[in-house]
Amino acid sequence: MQAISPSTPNNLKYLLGTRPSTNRVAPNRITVQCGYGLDSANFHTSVGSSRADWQSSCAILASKVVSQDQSSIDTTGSGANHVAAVNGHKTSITDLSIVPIGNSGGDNNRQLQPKPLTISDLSPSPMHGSPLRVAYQGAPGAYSEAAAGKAYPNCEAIPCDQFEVAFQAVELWISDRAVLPVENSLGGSIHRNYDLLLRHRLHIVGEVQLPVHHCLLALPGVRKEYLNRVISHPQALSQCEHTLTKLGLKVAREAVDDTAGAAEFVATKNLRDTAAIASARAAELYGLQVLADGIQDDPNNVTRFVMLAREPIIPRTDRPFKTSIVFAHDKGMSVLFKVLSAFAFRDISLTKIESRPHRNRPIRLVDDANVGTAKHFEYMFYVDFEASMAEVRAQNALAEVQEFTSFLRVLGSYPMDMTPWSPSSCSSADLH
Ligand SMILES: O=C(O)C(=O)C[C@]1(C(=O)O)C=C[C@@H](O)C=C1
Repeated sequence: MQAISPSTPNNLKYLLGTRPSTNRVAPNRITVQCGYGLDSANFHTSVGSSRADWQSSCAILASKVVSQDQSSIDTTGSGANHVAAVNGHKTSITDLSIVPIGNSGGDNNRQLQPKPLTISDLSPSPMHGSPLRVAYQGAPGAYSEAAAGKAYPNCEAIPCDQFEVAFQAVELWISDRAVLPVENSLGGSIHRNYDLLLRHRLHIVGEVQLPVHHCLLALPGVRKEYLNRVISHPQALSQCEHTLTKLGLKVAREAVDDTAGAAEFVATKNLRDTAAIASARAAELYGLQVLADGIQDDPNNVTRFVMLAREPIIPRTDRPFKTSIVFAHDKGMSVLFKVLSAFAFRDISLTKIESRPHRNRPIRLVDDANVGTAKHFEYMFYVDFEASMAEVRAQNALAEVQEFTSFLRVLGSYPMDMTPWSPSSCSSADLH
């Protein structure tokens, strides 16, 4: 089935959506067909693509309607609060037609009856012992898939073709969590995800930092002299910019949606003049050879990902927490200075500040009789600070921030990733 994605900058992603049935090609991604709303008729996930899978996914979508007014907080981090809804117990008569068909065979009448609740339905274990479903952007083998595995070991990672789709997968209960990149030590912020955090109502429930070790991948037998094009995610291209030049490659750089998708494209299109920048796992998955290993410009290349959920976690004080906020302020003198002072006075360290043009009020025109018309932007500010919302000093800081701002939202208060730093194993590119 074809993935038609309206925001596709070139036709590469369109082609990536047409997956020939070769065992090199990993499961199809969730795709979006018309900007908003998941394309339920077209979506295939790593869950499988059988009729029963499709029907159970529809049941999950239908159950959302029932479950929307339930507003319990997921303190376990398990996503258990929607178990009853996806189990079909609260479905209406019409919903029964899309209750998944069991594959045990035999007693068809029994399969059509709603299952009685058992004691295990009430246990808080995630999804009745099934793994947590975690949406990420990209194809299998993408760094985001590795980040999902680091954040939630043993999870079922669900590939999505756009960041927006990963947000929607969680909102529509197709997935329990999303794991999305927000910044990289070389390439900087992934602005698209900052904008999406604001547009969607999901909560940040955690963060993971992933060392990113890039490889130059090509079809078996291809030598670097044959190459005239390198394709990858724009972040990956920028993280390898100098090394590509140092390797003496006179190649055009072309941006595509994700690193693993680039590798898959080279493999499925049998491109002998094109290499992809992607992970060693992508090389294995798509049957490519590693032409050069460790081609990131800095061995300490790391990408920070955030985990998103429908419900916030309850902040605690027994371990280091980080809190992410976004705010806008009206006109006034030194407002940003005053806001930041609210943290400084309480010895709260900021780990990140990012400004993005305000989508709804992008440009203000000011008539100036002397000079003409002056234009300036209004901004949304994203700030991460090292404190938990359970701490009084953080609550007081935000109470003060609120006085100076016209808009303030806490995106999440969550445990900091304290994993000891382990740089990538190669310090410079090894050519093979
Ligand atoms: O393309 C991928 O593999 C991704 O997971 C995306 C992404 C990104 O958006 O920054 C993630 C980590 C690396 O920094 C490069 C690309």
